[in-house]
Amino acid sequence: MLFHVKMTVNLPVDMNPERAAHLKADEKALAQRLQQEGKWRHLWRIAGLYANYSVFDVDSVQELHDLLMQLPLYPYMAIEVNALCRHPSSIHEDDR
Ligand SMILES: O=C(O)C[C@H]1C=CC(=O)O1
Repeated sequence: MLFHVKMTVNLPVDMNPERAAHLKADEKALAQRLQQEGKWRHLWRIAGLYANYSVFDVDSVQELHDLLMQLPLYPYMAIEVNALCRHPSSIHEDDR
């Protein structure tokens, strides 16, 4: 199942810079592991914003929920989710 996810990060302005750097490093490590596993299919920066558009490929809504909630930056994110399904004109056979 594919989901389009928009994540907007809002770190508190008074957050300790070392704490922020730690959270970002942990987030990067997990994001890269999930990409290697094929769960996090696309990750795009939204130009000009501390935000991204992502596509997740998961087995269930529950799996998506669990993945998002375990992101280290989750407490500081606004998240929007849209379910995707195959477009009849798509030429990509792996869309599902
Ligand atoms: O930078 C972001 O958009 C937030 C988050 C998503 C992946 C990652 O490494 O950080």
